[in-house]
Amino acid sequence: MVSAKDILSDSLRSSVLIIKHKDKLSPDYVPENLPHREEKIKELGFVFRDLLAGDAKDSERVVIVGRTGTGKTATVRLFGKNFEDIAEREYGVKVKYVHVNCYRHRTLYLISQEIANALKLPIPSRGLSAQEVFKIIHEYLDRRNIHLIVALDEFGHFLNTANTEEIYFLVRLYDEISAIIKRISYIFIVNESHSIYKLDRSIRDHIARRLIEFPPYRSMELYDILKYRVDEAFNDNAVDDEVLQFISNTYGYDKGGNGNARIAIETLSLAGEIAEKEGSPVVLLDHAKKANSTINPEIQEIVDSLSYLDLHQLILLKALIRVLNKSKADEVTMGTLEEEYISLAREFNEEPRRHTQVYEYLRKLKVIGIINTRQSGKGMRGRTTLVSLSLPLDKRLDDYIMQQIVVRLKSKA
Ligand SMILES: Nc1ncnc2c1ncn2[C@@H]1O[C@H](COP(=O)(O)OP(=O)(O)OP(=O)(O)O)[C@@H](O)[C@H]1O
Repeated sequence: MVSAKDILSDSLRSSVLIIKHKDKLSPDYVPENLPHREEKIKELGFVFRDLLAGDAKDSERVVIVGRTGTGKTATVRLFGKNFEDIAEREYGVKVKYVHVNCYRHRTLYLISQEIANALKLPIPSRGLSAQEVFKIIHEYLDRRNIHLIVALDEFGHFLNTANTEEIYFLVRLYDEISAIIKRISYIFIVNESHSIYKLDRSIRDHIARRLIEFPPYRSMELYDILKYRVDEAFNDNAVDDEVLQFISNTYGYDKGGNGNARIAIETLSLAGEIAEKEGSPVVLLDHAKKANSTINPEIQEIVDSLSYLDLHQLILLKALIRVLNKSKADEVTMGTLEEEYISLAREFNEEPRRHTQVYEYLRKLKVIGIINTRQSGKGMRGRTTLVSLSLPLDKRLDDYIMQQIVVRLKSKA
């Protein structure tokens, strides 16, 4: 019989909390520092520096372009907040920053209301057109000698849904409002530049004056981003370094991933929850793999894509699973994997492919997202490639691969 003490001890163990600030893992949280986006913040500062001189007259425009999860929103928000502070404290200039999400506010009217709300301007909710609201906003800024930077996030939604007159009004604001000082400047945020370049010149030239590109994150960059989040959100030493290596290698753009920091952070967060649920005091590689297979929407696609693989690619995958199982390790050296592959191919009466071909297979499997590779660091003689599975070692996957091998062998016979 299980003793009451054991039950209590079990339940205490399973309630170990390793995440101390869950909110710091939320997608809306903007940290004080954004590793690898410092240069972008400086570039934004350069675009708006004239506002600090106090006699700025122009409406500045800049386009931020980058795929999803490349830190556009977080960077622009952090810039806006810091720029407001620095303007007031160091230059005695009043700058207000307002962030509008055009997916939620996709008409000119809703955008004008959102800006008025952020400025705490009492505007009657009915009776005024968007154009009139913009005039009121401008007059308010003029009276108080304020410059306004409006970030229009997910601007593509506005371009796709608003009519030409509305787009024209928004971007050519000062053709409609006569002003000595043009107090409203814009940051347009889009996922791809085509949505802007396809526009008529009369509109485009008022948007695309400057462009700042946000490339997808490389694995080293994701590693630093995750490390910083771990320090903020988790208890000390609660996350194994292998977890960070695994997540950053899975999503790093240079490793065939999508370079998306949001998914990387989500995976880290879920791995933490899984570890907590399992009562582990530390987040381990296996937790990260489980989290990855839950979050990564491509997992099903990956499993489906197995049916398109060559017989020898499948054998190589099976060899990887076998050697991982045997060694109870998470990764194997390229040499060990190749030996296992050669012997497995012979078991199936197949002539093993040559080394260069095996390398090519590995590259393909990595692009599909089923395996990870990395160069060994210290502690191994010379540099060698280490190979691991990016999915949890699951019997169903193993069975499925075996089944595919049999199908392929039969069709050859
Ligand atoms: N350099 C970074 N350092 C720390 N956290 C980052 C960094 N870049 C992105 N993040 C985090 O990743 C998540 C996604 O970033 P963000 O929302 O800014 O991306 P985005 O490019 O605006 O994506 P989308 O186009 O989908 O809106 C956020 O939680 C953000 O805080």
